[in-house]
Amino acid sequence: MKKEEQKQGLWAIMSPVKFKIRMAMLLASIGAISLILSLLLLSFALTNILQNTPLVVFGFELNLVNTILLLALLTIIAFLSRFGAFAVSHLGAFHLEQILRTKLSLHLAKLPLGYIISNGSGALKKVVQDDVKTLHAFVADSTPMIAKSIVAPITTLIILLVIDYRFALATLSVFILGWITMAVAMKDSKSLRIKYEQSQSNINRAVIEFAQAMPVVRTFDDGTTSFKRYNDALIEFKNNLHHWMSVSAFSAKLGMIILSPLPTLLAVIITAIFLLNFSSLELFAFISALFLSTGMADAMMPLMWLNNHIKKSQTSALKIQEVLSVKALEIAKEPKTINSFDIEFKNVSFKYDNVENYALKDINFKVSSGSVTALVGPSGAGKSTVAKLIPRFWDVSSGAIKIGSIDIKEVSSENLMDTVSFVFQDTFLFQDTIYNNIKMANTNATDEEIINASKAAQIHDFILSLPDGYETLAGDRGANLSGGQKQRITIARAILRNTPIIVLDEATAFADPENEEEIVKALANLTVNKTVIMIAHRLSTIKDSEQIVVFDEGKISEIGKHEDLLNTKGVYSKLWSNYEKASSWNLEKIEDKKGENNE
Ligand SMILES: Nc1ncnc2c1ncn2[C@@H]1O[C@H](COP(=O)(O)OP(=O)(O)OP(=O)(O)O)[C@@H](O)[C@H]1O
Repeated sequence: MKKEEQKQGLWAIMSPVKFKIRMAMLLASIGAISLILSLLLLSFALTNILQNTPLVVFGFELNLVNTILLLALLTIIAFLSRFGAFAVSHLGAFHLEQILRTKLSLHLAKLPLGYIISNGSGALKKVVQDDVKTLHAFVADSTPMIAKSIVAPITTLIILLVIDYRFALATLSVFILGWITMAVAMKDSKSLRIKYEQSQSNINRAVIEFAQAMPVVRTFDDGTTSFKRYNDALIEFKNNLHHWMSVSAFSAKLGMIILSPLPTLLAVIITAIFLLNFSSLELFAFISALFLSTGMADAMMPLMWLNNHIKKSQTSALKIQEVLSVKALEIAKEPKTINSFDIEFKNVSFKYDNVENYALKDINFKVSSGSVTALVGPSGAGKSTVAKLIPRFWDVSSGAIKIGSIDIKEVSSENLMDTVSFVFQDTFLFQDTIYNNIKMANTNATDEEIINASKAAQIHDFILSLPDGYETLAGDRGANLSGGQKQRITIARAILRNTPIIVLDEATAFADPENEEEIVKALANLTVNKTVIMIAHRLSTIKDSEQIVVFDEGKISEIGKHEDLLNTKGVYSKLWSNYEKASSWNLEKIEDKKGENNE
């Protein structure tokens, strides 16, 4: 993205509060100007005290009391404007934060669920939380500071030019020298900052990986491989930070020294000595130069900090705009209502964003209401993608998916949710009681219905065995539930929801026979009298399905029943013979073990 576009991004995103930002900048400018005017008045007063002449400002003669009153007035204006700028900019910041968070939340709710899952809720949370917070800090603190950093040097320069251009030039030359030195310090700051930020996120990634991989680390690795990655990330971070500091530290320090009051004062005094000796010098010009000149360089000092803050805010603005620009799911203007439950994939092709190849090409099949269809195929063939298109995790790139002859894009999301349940392998439980975790599927459900659903999902007895029964907390910090138990809780949810269509990703992970038997029973109760589409991993469970759709490289290679597909000697018969081999291999191993034990 070009620099110009980035700037537009930052200012464009702040446009809902631009009036408040302008007000804050105006007040900060008034504050800066009042302060400069009070210093100018002091210069007038001091000159006249030293020269013992009456104080005349713009034709008005001021006595001591009036001078003090005017000084007090200017100081009060400066204080109130600064305070006002601070209050207005913070108000704007809170307002912008609220607007952006609401806008993002509403937009996220309309985005395809697939986008949320692919991007990870962590990354999206970072945009909603951290990037919005960065913009809050920018509006609250930086906008008045930017105004002050521009207005104060310009006003000072104009006043000095009017009073005595020679002092103006002396002050300006120190200012320019300091500015050039600072610019050198910041020359590569963008690329260096990007490197620094990258190495910082590498550390975060390495820490998360190290923590998540702990079970694998403890089993297979003595820590050297996984810890080495973390260690490498730390070394890279240290090197990048060191490089950044060493490249910019000298110029930055030099810049700070040049922009501190002393060099400017020195330049003013040298100019005064020069003028005394070789030209003419007015006392007022000298005193006002002494008072005003240091403020000019002083206003430059926050620019280094501001520069980094502006860049960081530009990046945050871009990230927010990126999320806001993701296309929301189309919502039907006049939604139709699904009232029969056969499913049809009609010439469906689908491509994931940012991926060149199509994940699915020309998919055509029908599922009649109340039947069971199994999706099989090698890994990466497209089974999960087909399943996820039915509840509109993503929309098809071309073609249509119809339920009861209605394109799913033409129904409301509520109607689709009431029609289709999706039972994942990766189950998610909220940090809440088991009772509420089940009830969320149907908030109107009675206690009896919840218990019946749990019984049908083969999880009721287990829940009762927990110390707090249904009130036991689930989720990461709650009860230690096994994968199979968690899955049965989500099956209870789906039973309670009671949708006519069930899309099922068959579990493979929970292979212990007791759990497996209970899950099979639970699934049988869930799917009775429903239209079922099931991604099958263990082919034995789908032998009796009404229909088996075989996928290969994003296309349908065969459709039929088990026996017919075996006879065609295609992909399915190969998968089946591999499956049988693997099963017999398991049996042989068990037999061998038995033999060894008997010997
Ligand atoms: N979120 C995604 N973004 C980009 N490409 C994806 C995404 N999910 C899957 N794919 C790609 O789409 C293709 C089909 O994947 P899909 O998960 O549907 O296959 P699958 O048959 O379900 O595989 P498996 O049995 O291993 O789960 C693969 O090439 C995969 O790499």
